[in-house]
Amino acid sequence: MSDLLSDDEIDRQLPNGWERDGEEITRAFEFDSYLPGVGFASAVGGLAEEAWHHPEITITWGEVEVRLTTHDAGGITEKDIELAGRCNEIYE
Ligand SMILES: C[C@H](O)[C@H](O)[C@H]1CNC2=NC(N)=NC(=O)C2=N1
Repeated sequence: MSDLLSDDEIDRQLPNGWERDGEEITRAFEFDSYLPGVGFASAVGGLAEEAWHHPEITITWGEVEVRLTTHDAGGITEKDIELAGRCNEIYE
């Protein structure tokens, strides 16, 4: 099981654009319309399956919110940080 990160480790390791929200990290990815967001969410789903680590994804018009926590550990771990970084890679 992954170890929980300390507050300092989380603050230092948060990827660009991500914020801490309690025991989760989150980022709202912006798009020009709805379907690009749907495509992005699908790609995040593929990353999640590859990592076997699954975010909460909320799709609205022009925005996809991704929220990550490690349920098995009850908080934020390296798995969350790593997947957040990979989400950034496919967005930028
Ligand atoms: C049973 C299955 O292996 C677990 O639920 C995996 C799958 N995906 C997961 N996703 C997330 N975000 N946290 C987990 O602890 C987790 N564990």
